[in-house]
Amino acid sequence: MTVPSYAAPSRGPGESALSLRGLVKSFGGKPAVEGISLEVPAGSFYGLVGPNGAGKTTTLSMATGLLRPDAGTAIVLGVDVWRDPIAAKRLMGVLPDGVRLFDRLSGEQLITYAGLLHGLDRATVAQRTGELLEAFDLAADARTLVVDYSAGMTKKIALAASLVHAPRLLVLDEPFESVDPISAANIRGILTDYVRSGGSVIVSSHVMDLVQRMCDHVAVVAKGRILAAGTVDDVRAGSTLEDRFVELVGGHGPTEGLSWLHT
Ligand SMILES: Nc1ncnc2c1ncn2[C@@H]1O[C@H](COP(=O)(O)OP(=O)(O)OP(=O)(O)O)[C@@H](O)[C@H]1O
Repeated sequence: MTVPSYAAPSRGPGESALSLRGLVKSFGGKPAVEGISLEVPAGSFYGLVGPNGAGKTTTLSMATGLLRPDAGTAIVLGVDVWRDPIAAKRLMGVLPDGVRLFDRLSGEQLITYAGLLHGLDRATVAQRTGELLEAFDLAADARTLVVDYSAGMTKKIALAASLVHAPRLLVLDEPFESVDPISAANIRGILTDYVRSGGSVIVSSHVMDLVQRMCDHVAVVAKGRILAAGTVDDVRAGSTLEDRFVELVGGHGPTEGLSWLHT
C-alpha cells in the first residue's frame, strides 16, 4: 500500500527546499551548533548523520521553528522560518525527536486533529486520515489511544500526522528509531514515493546503511559543525558511508578500560 500523493511539484530546478545559513546555538554557554550551513535541493532525499550529541536535533529544531537560533537563518522554499513561521509551517511536515503527542487521543483522532489544525475541511481530513492509517498499517489500531501504542507505532502515527496537510518538505528526526524492519521498509517506500512525486525530505539517522540506500544527499555533522556534505556518492568517495563516517568523525580504538567487565 502506498500513501496517496499529496506533494505539490517543486517550483523549479535549483531551488532549495531548505536553506540553513550560519545556524548557531549554545546551551548555558556550551556550544551545540557552531555555524551550520546546508542547502537541501528541492526534490532531494537528504540524510543528516552524526554521532550522539553532534547537534542534529538542535539543528533540525532551529530549522523547523521549534528552537530559536542564537544566530543564522532557516529558509523553507523561500520562506524565512523565524520571520514568517505560520507560512513556513504550512510548507513543512515535522517529526520532532522524542515526540510528545496528545496521547490521550486515538491514532485516528490524532491525525484528524493535525488535519483540522492545518485548516483542512472535515471531508478531506476524514479521507486522508483513513488513507494514512491504511498506508502506515495502523487501521486496526485506529481507535486505540496513542498512549497504549508501542514505541514504533507511536513513531508511525506521528509521521502519519505530519503528512496530513500535504507538506512540500518533510523534516524527520530519527523516523526509524524503534520501528521494526517491515514497518521501516513500508515507511521507506512511502518517503521514496513522496520524493518521486515532488516532495523533499531531510532525515536524521544513525543507520548509515539505510541512509546510503535511501538518500541521494548526506551531511555528516560532529561537534556542531558540518564535516562533509553533498551527494551520497561524493561524500562516501568509493567507501561505504559507514567507513567514511568513522574516518571523518574519528572513533575510539580498543580501550584498556572496563577490565572488571571481562570474565
Ligand atoms: N535543551 C538542552 N539543554 C541543554 N543542552 C542541550 C539541550 N539540547 C541539546 N543540548 C546539548 O546540545 C548538544 C547537541 O545535542 P543534540 O540533541 O542536538 O545532538 P544529536 O546529534 O541530535 O544527538 P543524538 O544523536 O544523541 O540524538 C549536546 O551536547 C546536548 O547535550
